[in-house]
Amino acid sequence: MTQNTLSEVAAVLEARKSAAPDSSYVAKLYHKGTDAILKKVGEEATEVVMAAKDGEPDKIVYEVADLWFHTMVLLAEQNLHPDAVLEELQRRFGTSGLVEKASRKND
Ligand SMILES: N=c1c2ncn([C@@H]3O[C@H](COP(=O)(O)OP(=O)(O)OP(=O)(O)O)[C@@H](O)[C@H]3O)c2ncn1[C@@H]1O[C@H](COP(=O)(O)O)[C@@H](O)[C@H]1O
Repeated sequence: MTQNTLSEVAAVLEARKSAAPDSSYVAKLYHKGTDAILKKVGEEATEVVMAAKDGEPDKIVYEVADLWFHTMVLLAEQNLHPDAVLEELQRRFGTSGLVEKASRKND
């Protein structure tokens, strides 16, 4: 998922805020409220754990996509953009930091 993909998903999630509750999955989730979104994030995280325990790569990818998607719904509901998360990751690691960490791992 590139930064563009994240921005495209974020734009759709933002648009769903003004949609009728019954018109779509995300609109319905917003209507149910923050606790319902948090519950989905928790459920999807558990599904990632179960997929990893099963050791099925395709299932792990599928479930992580569900988890990322629902964390993006949460960000949107909290009026946050995924760029804020990418900036935080960049702040922590930076490009050179990532290279340095990768080479240290191989020592
Ligand atoms: N990327 C997604 C996406 N990923 C996951 N999901 C939904 O997340 C849910 C995953 O939850 P579960 O695995 O627990 O399945 P479930 O039992 O059906 O879930 P619940 O209905 O019980 O919550 C499923 O209903 C999936 O359809 C998504 N729903 C929508 N999108 C995209 O988001 C955009 C907006 O979606 P709509 O609001 O539906 O238009 C569109 O571009 C969609 O393609």
